[in-house]
Amino acid sequence: MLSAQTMHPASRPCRPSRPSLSIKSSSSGAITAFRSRGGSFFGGARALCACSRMRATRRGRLVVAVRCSKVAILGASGGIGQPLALLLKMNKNVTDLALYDIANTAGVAADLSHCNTGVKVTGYTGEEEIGGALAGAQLVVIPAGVPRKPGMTRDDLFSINAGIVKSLVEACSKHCPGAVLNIISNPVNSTVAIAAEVLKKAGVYDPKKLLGVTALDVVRANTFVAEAKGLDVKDVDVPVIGGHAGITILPLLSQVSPSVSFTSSEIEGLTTRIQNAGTEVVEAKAGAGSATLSMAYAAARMAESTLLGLKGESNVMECAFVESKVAEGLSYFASKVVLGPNGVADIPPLPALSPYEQQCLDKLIPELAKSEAKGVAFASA
Ligand SMILES: NC(=O)c1ccc[n+]([C@@H]2O[C@H](COP(=O)([O-])OP(=O)(O)OC[C@H]3O[C@@H](n4cnc5c(N)ncnc54)[C@H](O)[C@@H]3O)[C@@H](O)[C@H]2O)c1
Ligand SMILES: O=C(O)C[C@H](O)C(=O)O
Repeated sequence: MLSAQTMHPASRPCRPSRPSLSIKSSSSGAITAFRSRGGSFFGGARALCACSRMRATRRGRLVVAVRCSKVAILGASGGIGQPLALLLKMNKNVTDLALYDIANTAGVAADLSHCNTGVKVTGYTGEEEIGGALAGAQLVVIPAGVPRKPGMTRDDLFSINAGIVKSLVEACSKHCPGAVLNIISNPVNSTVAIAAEVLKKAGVYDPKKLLGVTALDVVRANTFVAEAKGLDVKDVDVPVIGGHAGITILPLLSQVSPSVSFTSSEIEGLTTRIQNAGTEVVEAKAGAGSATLSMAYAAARMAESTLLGLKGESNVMECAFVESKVAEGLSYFASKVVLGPNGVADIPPLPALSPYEQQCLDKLIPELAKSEAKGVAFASA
């Protein structure tokens, strides 16, 4: 293991679904047991994670706020992995950051560990070290795999990335079966199905804990709509549903917050731009890869929301590609989901779509079904 900093003392996974714990102590003051708010007493002081904070209530009870959050990034040395690691090193909800890649992790971890934030950074390289990266992780973010070059579709990446995602998720099923997975590797429309099949085979599949990251589509849609309408981008929210490739990316411009009106040609123009935004970056980078900085930004937003949900914060919502009954005939679909203490807490039904959006939805469903079937077939072979 390449330790840029020593392993955090809290190597035990903490319990993110229990944001606040009560303590029982002996007459000598030693902690003997603790319990979640309203729950029964369990464990002893030894089960307390080292980065939890204790405070006394006015009634003299000791309360512990659990704040240990280990996040692992698989593919951490890459174009997305590095800036994502930097953003998570700056995140106050993260305590431990495990960086895993097949190459160059030692340098990235050493470099990042010098930033004076409280997050402990550790680097791991190669299959024999992946267990250390994953042990105790509450959240695993996976941007490992090859990016597109001009002229390629995301599906063209399947032949390489499908195997990478399969082997990494197999490792997750072994070393952190209870963690939430955020899958970034393309083609997301197939890699999420691959991940689900791997987890099912290992007997640890929990649909609430597997999310394909489509946050970049929302980030782009917010930016483009704010620019087009002269709005402050921080106030704009555009839900994006469907999947993450070409026409499967469907921004719901009828549902923009704050409410704005568009002409038909504005709707068609913006929809096409949002669907092609990844290709816009691939072409601008001219062979040097695809979106990395905006993706790291979007992945950091998704990770932050996932962690806030795990910590019990209410009303945390993001669009994500998850197991869903929202669209008939599909097992996975991107829409707004509520994030909670166990991952996806709820998937609200789709809002009423405009006739244009309904037409787009009807067209994208067979595309998504094909990608899903391809992923399932690969994982089952
Ligand atoms: N979901 C999205 O919105 C979105 C957005 C942008 C990019 N992506 C996808 O993210 C992936 C990564 O893009 P990038 O620009 O960071 O690519 P990159 O080539 O810069 O980085 C990929 C990293 O993955 C590592 N890697 C390869 N095989 C691995 C394995 N078996 N285990 C661990 N690490 C491994 C590589 O060593 C490299 O460091 C691509 O598939 C790309 O299409 C998705
Ligand atoms: O376009 C790509 O290949 C990468 C990513 O899916 C994106 O949307 O930027």
